[in-house]
Amino acid sequence: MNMLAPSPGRIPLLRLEGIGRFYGGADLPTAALQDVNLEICEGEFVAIIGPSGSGKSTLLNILGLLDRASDGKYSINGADVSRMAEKQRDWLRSRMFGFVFQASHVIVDESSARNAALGLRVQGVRHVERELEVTKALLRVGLLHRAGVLGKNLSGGERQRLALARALATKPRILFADEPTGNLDSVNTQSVIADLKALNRTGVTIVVITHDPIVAAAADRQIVIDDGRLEKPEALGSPALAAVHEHMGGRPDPTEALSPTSLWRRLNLLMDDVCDALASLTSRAGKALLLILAFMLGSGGLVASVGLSQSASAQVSERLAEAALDEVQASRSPSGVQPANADIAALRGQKGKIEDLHGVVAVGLRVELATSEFRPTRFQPNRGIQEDDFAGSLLAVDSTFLDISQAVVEPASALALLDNSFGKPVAILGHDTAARLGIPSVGPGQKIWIGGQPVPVVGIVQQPGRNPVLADSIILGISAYPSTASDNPLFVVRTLPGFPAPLADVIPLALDAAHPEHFTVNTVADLRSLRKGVNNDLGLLISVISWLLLALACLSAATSMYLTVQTRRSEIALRRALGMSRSSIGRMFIFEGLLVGLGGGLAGGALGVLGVLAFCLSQQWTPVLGPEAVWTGVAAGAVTGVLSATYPAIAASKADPAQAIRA
Ligand SMILES: Nc1ncnc2c1ncn2[C@@H]1O[C@H](COP(=O)(O)OP(=O)(O)OP(=O)(O)O)[C@@H](O)[C@H]1O
Repeated sequence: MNMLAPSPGRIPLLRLEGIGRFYGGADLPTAALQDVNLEICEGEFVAIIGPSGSGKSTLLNILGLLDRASDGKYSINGADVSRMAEKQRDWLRSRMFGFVFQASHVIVDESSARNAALGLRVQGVRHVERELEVTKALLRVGLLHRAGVLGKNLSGGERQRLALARALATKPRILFADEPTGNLDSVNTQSVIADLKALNRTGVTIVVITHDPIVAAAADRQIVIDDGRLEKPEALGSPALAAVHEHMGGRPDPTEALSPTSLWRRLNLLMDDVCDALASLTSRAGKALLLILAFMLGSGGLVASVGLSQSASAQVSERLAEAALDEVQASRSPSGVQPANADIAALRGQKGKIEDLHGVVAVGLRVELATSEFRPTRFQPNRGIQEDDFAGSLLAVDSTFLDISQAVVEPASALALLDNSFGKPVAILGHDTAARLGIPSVGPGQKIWIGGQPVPVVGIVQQPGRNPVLADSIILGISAYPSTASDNPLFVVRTLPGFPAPLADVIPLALDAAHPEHFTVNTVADLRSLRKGVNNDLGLLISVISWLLLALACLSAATSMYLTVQTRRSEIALRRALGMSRSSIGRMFIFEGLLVGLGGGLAGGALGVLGVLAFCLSQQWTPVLGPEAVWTGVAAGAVTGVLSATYPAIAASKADPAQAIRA
C-alpha cells in the first residue's frame, strides 16, 4: 500500500517544511533536495524509495540530524531543530534515534558486545545496566553466541544484525535504516524485515531507505523521491494532526529533556572515554607498542641523561672535595715568557723551590705532550698495520705526581723508573689504554712506539686515584721525556691541610721573584667553578639531545595518530551518528595519546634508571638519581603524548558524520 498522508490520529513526530539541501558554491549550487515537505508520525513504518542519486541518503541524514538543511525548517515533536546547537542535536540523536547504515558500520577491532554497547555508552548508561541491555539486544537478533567475536570476523548478515542490536539496545523512538538489506541474501533480508516489523510493533517509528521492493512493501507508507523532490508533495498540517496537537496540549519541546549534566554522569563519560582509548590501543596492540617504544626512548634518554650528569657531577665533586683541602697546581701563565726547551734540570730546580716552602708536603711534575706530534702506536709505524689515532692523554710525569694522585701502579717498582730510567724513556699505561692496546699485563718485550721510537712498558695504572685522566693515558718518565718549547709543565703541590690559599700567593714569588705574574696558581676552589661551568654546558647539551629525541617521538606519534584518524573515519562517523559529541571524540584521542605517552614515560623512566645504575656500576661510581628525574621522564612522556594527539584529536572531532558515514 502507498500511503502518502499520515494516518489520522497519530502524532507528527518529524516535520519537514520547505527543506532544501544544496552542495557546491553559491554561484553554482547543486540541489540534492528541494522544497521537501514531509510529516512522519509516531509509530509509522515509512520507506523512502527512489532512483540512485535522487536524494534519499541526503534526506535521511537531515532527518537523523547528521546533516543540516540549507533551507526550510525541521521540527521534531514540534520543536524547531534546524538551528539547534550541535550539542543538543548530539543529545537528541543519542536519546531518540537509532541508526542502521548501508555499510553496516561496526567497529571492526572491537567485540560484538562492545559494538552493541556503543549507543548506551554514549548515553552514559552504567556498566551493569549496559551489559544487561546488550545481552537482551544480542539475544533478540540471535547474536548472543557471537558476543565475544570481533566485528571484523562477522559475516555481512551478522554485521547488519549487530547494527540492529546496537540500535535496539538504546530503545530508540525512531530507527533510521539506510539500505539495511543492501548486501544480504534473501534469507537474511527476510530476517531483517521481520526484525524491523517486530520493532515497529513495539511502537518504534521506522524510516527506511531502500531499493528493495520487498522491504518497501513491508512499510506502511512509501515516500517516492526523484531528483531531490517528493513525487507527491504532502500537504502539511492536516486537520487530523492539528486535532492531535491540541489534544496533547501544545507542542512539547524535546530540548526540555536536556537536563544539566550531573557530575556523576560527567565522570562516567570521562571514564568511558579512557576505557575507549584503552580498548582502541589494545585492539591495535602492535601499533600502540611502537608508539610506546618511541616515547620510551625519548623519556628514557631524558632520565638517563639527567641521572648520568648528576652522577658524574657527584663523582667530580667527590674528587674535588678531597683535593680542595690540600692541593694547588702551578703552571706558567699564558703571558709568561716561554723558555727554550724546558730542560729537566731547570724544572727540578723550580720544583725544589716550591718544596722548600712552608706547608708544602710534596710536589709532583707533569707535562702534557701533544699526541699529534708524538703519535703513540702499539706497533712499529710504517709497517702496514693500520691503527686508530690514540685518543687519550700522553703525559710525562715524575713518581711524586702519581703518589699525589694516589694512583695504584703495578708493579710498584715501575714508579722509580719514572724518575731515573738510565736515559731511555719508559712508559706506564693507564688500565683503559692497556686494555685498548692489548697489553693486559707488563712483561718482557712489551713495548709501544712513541715518535717512531720503541718505549718499553714498565707498569700499569690499576686505579687512577684522584686523577681519572690517568686511566686513559700513556705516562712517560719525566727523566727522559722529549721536551719541546711548547710544553707547559704543571707542578701539582700537596700541602698541609688549609695551606692551599696562602701557598697560592707565595708559589709564583718563589718561582720568579721578579716576575711572579709569569706563573699562575690554581687552587681546587678555582676548579670548582670550572666544574660548574662544565656541568652546566654538559647538562645543557644532554638535555637538548633528550628533548630532541622526545620531540621526534612526539612528531612520529602525531603522524601515526593522524593516519590512524584517517583510517578510523567510519568509526568516528559512527560514534558521532550515535550522538557522541565532538569534544568526546577529541577527548578519546587525547586520552589515547596520554596513555601511550604515560606508558612510554613509565617504561622510559625504568629504562633510564636501569641505564644509570648499570653505567655507574661499571664505572664504580655512586649512582645519583633524584626522584625528580624519574618524574620528569614520566611527565615528559605524558605531556608529549597529549601534544602528539592534539592535532589528530582536532581533526577527528571535526569529521563530518554525514560525509564520513557514506564512505
Ligand atoms: N557532499 C556532496 N557534495 C556534492 N554533491 C553531493 C554530496 N552528497 C550528495 N551529493 C549529491 O546529491 C545527490 C543526492 O545524493 P544522495 O546520496 O542523497 O542520493 P541517493 O538517492 O541516496 O543515492 P543512492 O541510492 O545511490 O545512495 C546526488 O546527485 C549526489 O551526487
